[in-house]
Amino acid sequence: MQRIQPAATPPELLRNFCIIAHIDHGKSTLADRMLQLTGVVDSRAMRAQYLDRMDIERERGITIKSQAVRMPWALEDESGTLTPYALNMIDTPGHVDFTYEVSRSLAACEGAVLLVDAAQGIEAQTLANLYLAMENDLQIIPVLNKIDLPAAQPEKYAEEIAGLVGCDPDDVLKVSGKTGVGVTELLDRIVQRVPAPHGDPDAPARAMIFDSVYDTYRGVVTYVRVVDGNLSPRERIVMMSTRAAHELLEIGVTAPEPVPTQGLGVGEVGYLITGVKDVRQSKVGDTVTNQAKPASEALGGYSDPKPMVFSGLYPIDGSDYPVLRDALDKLKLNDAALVYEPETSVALGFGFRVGYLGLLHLEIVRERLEREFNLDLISTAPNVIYDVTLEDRSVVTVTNPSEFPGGKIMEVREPVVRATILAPAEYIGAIMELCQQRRGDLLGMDYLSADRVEMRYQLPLAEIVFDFFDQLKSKTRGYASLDYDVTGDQAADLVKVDILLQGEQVDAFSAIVHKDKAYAYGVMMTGKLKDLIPRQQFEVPIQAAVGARVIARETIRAIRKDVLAKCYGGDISRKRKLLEKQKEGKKRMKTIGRVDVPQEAFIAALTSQQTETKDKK
Ligand SMILES: Nc1nc2c(ncn2[C@@H]2O[C@H](COP(=O)(O)OP(=O)(O)OP(=O)(O)O)[C@@H](O)[C@H]2O)c(=O)[nH]1
Repeated sequence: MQRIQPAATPPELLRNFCIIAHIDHGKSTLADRMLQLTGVVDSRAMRAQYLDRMDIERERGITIKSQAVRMPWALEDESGTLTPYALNMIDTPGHVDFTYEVSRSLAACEGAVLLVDAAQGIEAQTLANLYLAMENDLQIIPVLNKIDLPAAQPEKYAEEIAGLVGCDPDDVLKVSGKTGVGVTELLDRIVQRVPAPHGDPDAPARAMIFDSVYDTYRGVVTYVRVVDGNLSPRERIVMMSTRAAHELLEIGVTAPEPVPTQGLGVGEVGYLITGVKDVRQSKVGDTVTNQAKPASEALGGYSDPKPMVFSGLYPIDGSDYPVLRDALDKLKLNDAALVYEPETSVALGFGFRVGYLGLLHLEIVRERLEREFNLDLISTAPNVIYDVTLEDRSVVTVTNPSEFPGGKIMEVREPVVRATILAPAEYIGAIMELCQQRRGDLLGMDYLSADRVEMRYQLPLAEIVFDFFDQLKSKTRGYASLDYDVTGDQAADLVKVDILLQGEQVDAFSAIVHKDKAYAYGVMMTGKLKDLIPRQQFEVPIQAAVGARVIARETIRAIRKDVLAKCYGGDISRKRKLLEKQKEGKKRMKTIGRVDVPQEAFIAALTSQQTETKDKK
């Protein structure tokens, strides 16, 4: 093994691969070890999880943005000659919210290392990503990781993996990203098994964008995989989905710091800088071609990111609104999936309705806004998109419960997902019960081994965006894993529940729920608000209503001023008179008064609702 300089490499000496794994199965640790063994990062410069650049990623130990790194690796053949190869490792995000990004990263590779924790076995995301890799015709290299763990059961899980990918259990490599055991063999195997990229070097250039990242100093850095032809610095390139042309200011490879090159040829993976300032001008999945000699057909697989979950975002301090607006504008440069528009709420003031790919995306955006822009934010309960058909057959798309139309409704449609749940067989009953409560339909069930099952369900997205994952985890003692894909929509019996405070609707608490769950939601919210809103001089009714029908009610009792305090002794009629007078006063308060609810109460009610959705991992 020796270090080679990154330069244009002929396709036969290139190997493009990615690592697919369930969260926490050790992908980043293994990637770090590979960087070290190939000499790309020396031990001193090594910091844990080198590739996860965002602070939030490192803290949470999850990978959000994919990156590509080029590593030299030389292999000795039978005659003893060393051939230097260049390995491009493309890091893929592991979470369900980012499936589209995963699929584009996979499309940039010829091979995939299927990494499975030797103490856990295959999990739902392992399967989901494996299927994606198979769809992309990638060569799969099965690997068991963490074999240093005392709890590791490499033999058992090697069988499980072999059964899944159709290989011999002996073919499953056993490594430890932590100690480095087996990683050299893995690098050798990547060179031996992963096919070299194919492409036409003389055809017009076609490169697929698999990631684009905003950099404060350099503008958007676009990561591409060249399929045909080549790209060189200073030429003009065209984004095929928008036909926008840009000058290629810099082109190079990441090793792991950016190194400019004289161009990128067939099969190569690298970065482009064009000076554009917004990732939307450089979209993941799009094809880059040459302006002078454009390709006639774009590479397949491009689609626009579609937000699935919406929630209101408000600054806790109303005067921060302009800061929030600027912060969202900045974040948008780095996040093509983020959409938002201004909205106002009676309870929370001025804010934005923001669309996200999923709950993790929501939390990441919120955390980045709070951390990078020093904002204190409150987000309202997340909801999905509904299509509401009215009596006149017109369709209203609802992304905010307060937009839910009143009056006669013909049909409400909600998005549904196909969920895959993997768990030990003993929890089948508990999982079925949970999915049934969440309006799920069992689509199928298979045993992966004698004691582990894969269950497939169709479930409404709205039922899982809340606390489904946490419930699943707690009902299976943490053993179940979940993956889902939005597959379509279905008609459902949905209603809007409003929360009224002294007869006035509090928009932030309105929710669209299934008819059978409206009552439970009403009781929960009214109960919670009763505890959170301080007592006033007058009585405050809190009601939950569907249309004009009240379905739950709580009352915050008035503070009873002790009017008798100064009345020592005296006769009973005097006391009664004082009490009567007090009652009169209270009546007046009730009619004229507006409830004085501290904003903290709203915030507390909304956040306690959301704690359930936290830590979705
Ligand atoms: N004992 C042992 N622990 C490991 C090994 N590899 C990783 N770990 C630990 O497993 C945990 C998860 O490792 P990561 O590398 O962050 O996992 P990941 O798959 O990249 O996680 P995501 O980025 O969230 O997908 C960390 O606490 C690691 O220290 C290993 O080979 N042996």
